[in-house]
Amino acid sequence: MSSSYDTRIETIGPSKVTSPLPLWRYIEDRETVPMNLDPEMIGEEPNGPIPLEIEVAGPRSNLFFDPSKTKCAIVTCGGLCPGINDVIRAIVMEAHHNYKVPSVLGIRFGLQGFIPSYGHPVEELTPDSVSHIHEFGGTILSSSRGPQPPEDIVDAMERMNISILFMIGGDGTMKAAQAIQQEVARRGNKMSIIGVPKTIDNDVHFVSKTFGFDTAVEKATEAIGCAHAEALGAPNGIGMVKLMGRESGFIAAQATIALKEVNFVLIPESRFDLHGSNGFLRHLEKRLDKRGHAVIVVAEGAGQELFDRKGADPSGNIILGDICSLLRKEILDHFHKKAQEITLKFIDPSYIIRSVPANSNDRVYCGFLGQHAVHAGMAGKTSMVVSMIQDRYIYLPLSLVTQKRKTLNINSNYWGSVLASTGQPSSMENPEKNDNC
Ligand SMILES: Nc1ncnc2c1ncn2[C@@H]1O[C@H](COP(=O)(O)OP(=O)(O)OP(=O)(O)O)[C@@H](O)[C@H]1O
Ligand SMILES: O=P(O)(O)OC[C@H]1O[C@](O)(CO)[C@@H](O)[C@@H]1O
Ligand SMILES: [Mg+2]
Repeated sequence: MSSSYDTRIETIGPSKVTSPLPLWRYIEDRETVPMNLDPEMIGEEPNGPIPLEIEVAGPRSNLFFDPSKTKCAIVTCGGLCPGINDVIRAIVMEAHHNYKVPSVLGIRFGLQGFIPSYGHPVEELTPDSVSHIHEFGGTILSSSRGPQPPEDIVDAMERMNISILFMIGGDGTMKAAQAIQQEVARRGNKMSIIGVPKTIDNDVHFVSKTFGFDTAVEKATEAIGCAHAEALGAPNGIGMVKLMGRESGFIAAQATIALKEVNFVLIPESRFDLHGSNGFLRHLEKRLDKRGHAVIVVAEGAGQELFDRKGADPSGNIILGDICSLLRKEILDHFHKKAQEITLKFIDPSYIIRSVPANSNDRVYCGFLGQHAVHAGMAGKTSMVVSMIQDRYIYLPLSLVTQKRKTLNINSNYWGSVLASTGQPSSMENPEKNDNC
């Protein structure tokens, strides 16, 4: 099987320490599983299945690190996401109970926690201190955005004598992990950097589904159900829901398919015109004429071509134009000019869908991700992430997941199913650009 992707996982050195785990089926080091990946699921062009040999996650019989002398650390970066606490808990429990490592440190407030001038004290995480944290949303360690010098981070790791760093975060965090790993390698340090991809946007390249996404979609459907009830509750009622999704419309698309009550879903990957014969407002008008109500789901990053660029957040993420305010104004103006009575109700559940505790599916997922992250670190693997693809827990190199951000392919069967569910046209762009009034 040949592929243009290098899936080999880096190791720090030979594994000479016998694992203390009893009664496990150990995974042979470098045991791989052949996979034919669906390109749509991992953000690649749909040019047929991608054949890959991927390293299977799980406990190794030989370890690089001697557990009795190993200190681990966990850091959480970027936006919140359901299930972060579950991953933290799983790492701490696995490291303490099964490997009997003496110390797992919690780095507070993302990468800032490594930099002494911020004054965020590190926290010793123990089975007792984390036993109930999965009941809460958010991250007990807190998070932050903004770059910190990899040199300073590795200095801090040296001072604290950290052997394994678990980094829980999104696409930005995985890039930060790579930068830290490069600094570790430059110094010739024996330290392992393990990423656990997290983000409700589900935009991590090569990862079919990040943890927390399932919960976020479930919560989003509650808001859409309410918008539908509101839309039905008035003549020409329109319910509009704003969902997160900066550059990738996965939450909006998945919640749309899940609920089937949505008539328009607007995502960053699919441009649209507001006015004109094929513009969004014209199609909304037709929908109201036909059915007397409409539900619109908007990913926050949709329609950004309608705004001037507004700068970036501390991590370099583009600050988005407020698409829902613009849509509300345009919809009200449009029907006012036509002297048509409408009622528009707007629901913004953005932070609610990402700050809730994880649902059962995500809990199971997070538990395994945490355990497999520890197995990888103890075996001396590095510069990698743990994930699940096609129901198998696997390890992937950081270099693969940081290549680009995953976006929804609008030429895919998946997007076709979303459109079939809403009934909206496949394009709401005018054939002639001057037909936009
Ligand atoms: N290219 C990069 N190189 C080094 N560090 C980076 C890079 N991009 C982002 N980071 C750092 O990683 C951390 C998290 O990044 P960011 O705020 O973009 O969130 P994220 O991990 O993408 O999560 P989410 O998208 O879910 O909010 C920040 O501290 C940021 O400065
Ligand atoms: O307001 P914050 O916390 O910076 O984060 C908002 C962003 O974070 C995300 O939830 C990703 O984690 C995006 O969907 C959203 O744009
Ligand atoms: Mg991100």
